[in-house]
Amino acid sequence: MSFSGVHKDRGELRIHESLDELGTDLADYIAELSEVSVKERGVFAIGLSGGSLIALMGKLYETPYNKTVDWAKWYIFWADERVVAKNHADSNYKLAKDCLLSKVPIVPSHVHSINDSVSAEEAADEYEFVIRQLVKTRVVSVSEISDCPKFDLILLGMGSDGHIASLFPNHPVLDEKNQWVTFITDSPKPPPERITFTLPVINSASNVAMVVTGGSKAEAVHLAIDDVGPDCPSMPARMVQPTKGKIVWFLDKPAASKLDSSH
Ligand SMILES: O=C(O)[C@H](O)[C@@H](O)[C@H](O)[C@H](O)COP(=O)(O)O
Repeated sequence: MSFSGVHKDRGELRIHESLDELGTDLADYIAELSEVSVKERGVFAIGLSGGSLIALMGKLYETPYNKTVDWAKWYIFWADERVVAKNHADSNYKLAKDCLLSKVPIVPSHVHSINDSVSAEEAADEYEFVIRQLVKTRVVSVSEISDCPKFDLILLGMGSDGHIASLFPNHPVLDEKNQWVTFITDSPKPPPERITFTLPVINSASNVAMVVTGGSKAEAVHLAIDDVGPDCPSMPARMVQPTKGKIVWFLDKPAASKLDSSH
């Protein structure tokens, strides 16, 4: 690792020499959180996103993790999903299934993907209902300070515009305070229809990992982490501030190249 440290209010920064090194650190981090959560709660509830993140999690299905992680205790959710058929190339479910879930012994009934045969609005409502049932039975824990679900881990990528999950800059859903899952039909990144966890849910998680790589994200990483003053543009990634939980930034050197050197 070329740098590891804690930013005074933006969480832990881990800057890696290579994607390979980042992948190993990410797999270690996820495996460790899974172990702690299974020990404490008997289950591990994890929220995935789409994009390059999933390939970067690839070491999890290799030795030793494929043999040491307690996969049967994992419950899988999506922090955001594109509203397309599950077998569509754009589906985040398909991406995770092809690259990870089909390669490890996850219990099929623990995989909670959206209903792909209804509208975005209905899919978001149904998904929230499913999560509410699992909060009742404590498969998903509950936040002590809000009534929100408290996922053990939410994994997020970030776009070069600073979006996370399907929460885009200046979009009204950034202000959603009541719903756990909402929908959009005007995503600037195709496809346009998506469902997404809202900020209160993301910020109620026990752990949030921000996995961001590549030089095209360097400016957004700078704006999301550094002290850039009051004129900072609307930056969803900057709004990720877990109330009680921990945030860790997994960056490669190109993505971290515009960070203030004081870190
Ligand atoms: O479904 C999606 O589009 C995502 O969940 C989205 O939030 C993604 O994580 C970022 O756009 C980063 O994607 P990349 O890492 O591929 O740039």
